[in-house]
Amino acid sequence: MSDEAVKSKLSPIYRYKDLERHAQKKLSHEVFTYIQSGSGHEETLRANEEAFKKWKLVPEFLQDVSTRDLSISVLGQTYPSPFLLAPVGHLGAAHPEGELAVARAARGKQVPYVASTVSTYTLEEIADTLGDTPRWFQLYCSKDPELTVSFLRRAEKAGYSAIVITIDTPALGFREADLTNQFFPVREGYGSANYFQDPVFRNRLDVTPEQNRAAAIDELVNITFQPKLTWKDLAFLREQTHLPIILKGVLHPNDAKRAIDYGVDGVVVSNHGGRQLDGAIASLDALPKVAEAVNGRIPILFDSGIRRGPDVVKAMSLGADAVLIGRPYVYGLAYNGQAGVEEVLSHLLADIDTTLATAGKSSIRACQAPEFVQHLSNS
Ligand SMILES: Cc1cc2nc3c(=O)[nH]c(=O)nc-3n(C[C@H](O)[C@H](O)[C@H](O)COP(=O)(O)O)c2cc1C
Ligand SMILES: O=C(O)C(=O)c1ccccc1
Repeated sequence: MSDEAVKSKLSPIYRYKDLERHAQKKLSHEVFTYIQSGSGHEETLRANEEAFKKWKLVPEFLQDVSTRDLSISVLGQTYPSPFLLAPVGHLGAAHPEGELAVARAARGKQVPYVASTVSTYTLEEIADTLGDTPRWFQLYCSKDPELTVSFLRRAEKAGYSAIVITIDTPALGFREADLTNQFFPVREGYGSANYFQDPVFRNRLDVTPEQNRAAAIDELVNITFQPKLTWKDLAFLREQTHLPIILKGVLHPNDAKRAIDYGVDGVVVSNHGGRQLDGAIASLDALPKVAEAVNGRIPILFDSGIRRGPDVVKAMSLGADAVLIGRPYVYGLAYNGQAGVEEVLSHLLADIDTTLATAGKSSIRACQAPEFVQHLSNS
């Protein structure tokens, strides 16, 4: 049987656990663990999913839900899907076509894509593959401000329409599983494309990455994260680009207020999928207070723990304007490349659509209502 015939025989996957299992079968133990695991004791990883169970939806019926609108508006743009693809690095470890397979799937479904700094393909290659699909660029501010500015210029040129600065990663989380396996995707070179192609990065090296790959990787590992970064640097970054800046990793309402003070255009309430500070508050539990602090002044995005349609709707009713998904699409990629990502996206879109119908809502925007959710402790 040809590869195509085998692919067409795969039965559809609806359950998240099945998706995870199918991905696991395709990956080495180290790579699967890197994707699936969280930091430390994985308290936050578990809390992210558990938090959704503490909120219950309260539907209202007889509303004419014969047509349903899943589109959202963020930063003056309308997107047909209420979720975006979260920035996930090193996707070449999950599938040889990595981010390009994801980009093709995103293009087919018109789901916006947030490309990671530490991608296996360059931001330019991803942009070319995306065509006119909306895209944002996630930036890790490195120790070299010139390199950071170079990434900004490249992202602007390649048609990215917002910069997502990840603030929860002054250092990588203490990931016990990866430490046990001695698996570090940066060391494996899966996140080097944007750096190795960059003139500023290349200038820092004595010899080119092609001549001495190990030395180039060492330099990359050295400079990827900047633990000295503060709000003052944000003022500098703000001056460097006209693109909207979104801070990813906000959990404390004070950070949301500071973000507004520093002219930031949006925030992502996120704990990096439970991969950074273990013991951190579940992302969904942090959302209501951040929403109160922001009070509609800038858009709020949300991620960490979204697995199915009702999760999207719960986050929106608690104050999110849009959400991001991480692991679900990465598992789709691992299990069946572009087609696997397409399957995950189709099923999530269908689930959201059905969630609207069965909740008596004709649009995702109508879900942005606090009375639509109730916390178990108040019931
Ligand atoms: C394998 C993996 C790699 C990730 N790489 C990045 C990254 O490069 N930049 C970033 O800001 N977030 C990164 N994240 C975090 C995601 O953007 C997102 O916050 C998280 O996956 C959301 O949680 P979920 O996986 O429960 O949906 C990564 C997550 C995973 C699972
Ligand atoms: O795995 C991650 O979550 C991640 O964001 C990352 C980024 C750079 C290097 C290693 C991991």
